Amino acid sequence: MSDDVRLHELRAEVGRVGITPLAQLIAADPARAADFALQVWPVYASFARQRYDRAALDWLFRAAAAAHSERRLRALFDGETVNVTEGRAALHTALRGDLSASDTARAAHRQALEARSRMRAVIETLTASEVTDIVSVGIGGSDLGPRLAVDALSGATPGRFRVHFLSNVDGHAAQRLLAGLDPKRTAALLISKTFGTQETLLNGAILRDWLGDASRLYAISANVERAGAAFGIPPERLLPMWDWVGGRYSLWSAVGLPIALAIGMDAFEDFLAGAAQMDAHVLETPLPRNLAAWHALTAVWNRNGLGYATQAVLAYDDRLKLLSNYLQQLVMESLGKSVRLDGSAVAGDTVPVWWGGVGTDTQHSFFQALHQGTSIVPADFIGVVRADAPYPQNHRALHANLLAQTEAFANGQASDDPHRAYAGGRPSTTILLDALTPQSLGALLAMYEHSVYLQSVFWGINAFDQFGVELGKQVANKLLPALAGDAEADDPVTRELLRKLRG
Ligand SMILES: O=P(O)(O)OC[C@H]1O[C@](O)(CO)[C@@H](O)[C@@H]1O
Repeated sequence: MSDDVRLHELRAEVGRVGITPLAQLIAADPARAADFALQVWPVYASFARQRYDRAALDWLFRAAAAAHSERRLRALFDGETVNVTEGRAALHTALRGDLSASDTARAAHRQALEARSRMRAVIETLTASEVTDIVSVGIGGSDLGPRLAVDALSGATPGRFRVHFLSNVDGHAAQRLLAGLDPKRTAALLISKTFGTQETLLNGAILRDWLGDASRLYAISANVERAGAAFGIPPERLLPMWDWVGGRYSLWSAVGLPIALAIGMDAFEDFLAGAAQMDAHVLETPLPRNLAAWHALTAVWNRNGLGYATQAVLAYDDRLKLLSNYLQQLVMESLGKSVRLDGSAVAGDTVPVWWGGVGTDTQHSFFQALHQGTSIVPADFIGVVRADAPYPQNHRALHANLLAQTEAFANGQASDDPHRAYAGGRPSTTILLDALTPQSLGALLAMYEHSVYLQSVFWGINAFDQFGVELGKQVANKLLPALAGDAEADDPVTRELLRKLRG
């Protein structure tokens, strides 16, 4: 079944069920409260408040099967060339497990194990040193994943190292960070897959000069030669990455060194094990009971069936406040495409705008619009069952708000006063982790990775390239001399703005 036929039939399914109010769908089939849910090891997900019924779900799973989703998953794990525009595999799964019998995947897994032993050696060296603080310099996939995992898993009191992140090229970020650190007790990790990223090169130079001692400078890159040459870093302080791992899928590699330094290598390997558990579920479970497939098809239903323009991720755990930042790159840099694998135009919309924040704060910022605005925004609500903070009354309040918001979004509330009426019908998925641990976070992030991939399969697009980020970089490099007054800009508006910036 081609993707345009899939989308045409999807719209017919929506025509059959899409206009039924969500509260009515639920009232007509109360068993869906239990049936539209999956428990996959530490991750529970309820789709019971999504605007589809059993027949629509059956159609969605059949459409995914017709798109050869299970075959495409096997291709991913086996290291086939799924990144067709760059002629590469996407073997982030090999970084955390060896579920594939293919030579390519097994070779990749061996390389990943070697890199992990290199990580352990670096951690042992730094642990035996006077270093107390680590500055991780990187951006995008070389920053967002490690930053999320360190924030989520570091616990209330820091471990052996305090880990800090520097991503933005704005010098204020470096100035404010370094003001509070001692160069004699700090080590820096320069993380860049290409080692050609302007922000990381400029910030790396600041750290090199500030440290004053290159012996505490490390680099993680798929281009270790360039890293070594650019900063005079010897091989023992260069850790590898590979072109068969996408940047936004790389936190499971030595890019995760900041995570391992913050929580310990054993906990980092638990993080990998959690992802590997989810991998096994996704690879081996038939689509109708497959969590990543169910999540992906719900996203397709909301995007292509119901036409929603955005998707929110609302983490009801303060330790997951960076989750939406991380998912924005994972989802939108993977699925923000408008041409199919063969270069022809897609048949319908692809990724909506993903955004989000942390509950309960967001209830006091944009929830008014979500409840009474004219745009319906489907949302993933993510909670954690076990509290690790000693304030049970706060945790009960947190859970009460999580449950209340998803119920109010779905059911709304009538009123004689139109200003106080809630339309309801706002769909949501509720995801609950048993506890926030390295394993459960690894499993959750792997689920999102596979949901992204299965959405790309449904749309027939490449989830693993990102040519759309190149133009901005090219224009910025052209404008650098103009900002120094050594050249002029071609564009008239840019020329006027340059005059302002040059003062
Ligand atoms: O790790 P690098 O090569 O510095 O790239 C950083 C980020 O920049 C991008 O290439 C573009 O945003 C991302 O895909 C990548 O994660």
